[in-house]
Amino acid sequence: MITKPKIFIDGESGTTGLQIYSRLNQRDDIELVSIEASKRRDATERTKLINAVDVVILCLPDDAAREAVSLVSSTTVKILDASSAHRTANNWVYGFPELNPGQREKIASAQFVSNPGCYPTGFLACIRPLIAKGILKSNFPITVNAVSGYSGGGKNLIKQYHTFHEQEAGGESLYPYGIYGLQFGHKHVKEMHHYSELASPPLFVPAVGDFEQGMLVQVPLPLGTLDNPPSGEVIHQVITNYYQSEKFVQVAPYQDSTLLRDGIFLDALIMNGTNIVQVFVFANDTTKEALLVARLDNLGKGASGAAIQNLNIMLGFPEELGLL
Ligand SMILES: NC(=O)C1=CN([C@@H]2O[C@H](COP(=O)(O)OP(=O)(O)OC[C@H]3O[C@@H](n4cnc5c(N)ncnc54)[C@H](OP(=O)(O)O)[C@@H]3O)[C@@H](O)[C@H]2O)C=CC1
Ligand SMILES: CC(=O)N[C@@H](CCC(=O)OP(=O)(O)O)C(=O)O
Repeated sequence: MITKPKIFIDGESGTTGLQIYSRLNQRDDIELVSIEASKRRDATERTKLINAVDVVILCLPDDAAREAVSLVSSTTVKILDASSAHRTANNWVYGFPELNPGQREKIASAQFVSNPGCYPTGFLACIRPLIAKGILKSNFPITVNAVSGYSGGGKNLIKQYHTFHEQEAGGESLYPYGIYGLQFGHKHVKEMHHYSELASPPLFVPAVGDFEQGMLVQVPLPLGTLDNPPSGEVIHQVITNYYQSEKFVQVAPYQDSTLLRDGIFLDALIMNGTNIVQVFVFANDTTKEALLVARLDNLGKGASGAAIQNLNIMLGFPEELGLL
């Protein structure tokens, strides 16, 4: 009899945990191990489970994720952390297989893997090829604007929006669209800076909109500040080549207005339910402006989809299992 790898999702009842659970629950090539509901926060029970399975997926707030890692004594259990607690930590591998050549091999052999944040996934998908290939120097000043569906804020923000929708059916939304992170230093900036290999942290302004899932991450490039600015087509070609053999990072045709709703709007929701991050390049060579945009499902490639992809790599399974 073939032994199936045992997987324990710590935080199974949260937004990310539930999504991962429902994706894995349909598979017969793994065995899901659950904790009794009343013992979800019982350190003794969690320690037992954490050290008895093949992979633990942490879907907990950062402090609880750190605590869970402190309970690991087995040298064979693999840990995949969906929180932001270990994304730039030593001895952890960043779970973005498409980031650099060799990254998926690092994920495959690591004991500790950190799932990327949703905003950094979009940002890095856009910017990393240009830095890696020398199209932009690492000291180019970068800004990032992004909008997320409210599920990015977990159970609390979802509840606030849902309560409001119930009470005000048909009325004005609580927060139709709001920018935040206005003290700067959002928790994702550190991983954006670290893995882009930019000299300075990007200036990041996130926003949340009144839709449950979906995300756009925009990286404007004021190319007129460069002596010899690259054309939009060159930027597009470099990014296309970088991801040419990737399934889950897809570069849209250059300036294709048929991909815009009514030829005008780039819709944030189109990638929902997929594990794909789409990268767009828009540019005007005369005014020397370019805009990179990533479109993804914040709960897909931005969270649970990426977690399943990493889990497959960590187990030596085909990377796309359960994702296509
Ligand atoms: N929502 C998103 O888009 C994304 C979230 N993440 C990250 O995933 C992690 C979980 O987020 P999300 O699913 O949104 O959060 P939720 O608030 O929806 O869920 C958190 C889960 O953690 C459990 N939990 C909280 N504290 C403890 C504790 N001390 N011990 C054991 N369990 C605990 C909760 O249990 P209970 O149900 O009992 O309260 C709940 O199941 C976070 O680190 C978040 O930053 C990552 C990517 C995207
Ligand atoms: C809309 C919203 O509130 N989004 C969350 C990010 C969601 C996410 O990806 O968080 P992780 O770092 O855990 O991956 C925020 O800005 O804090």
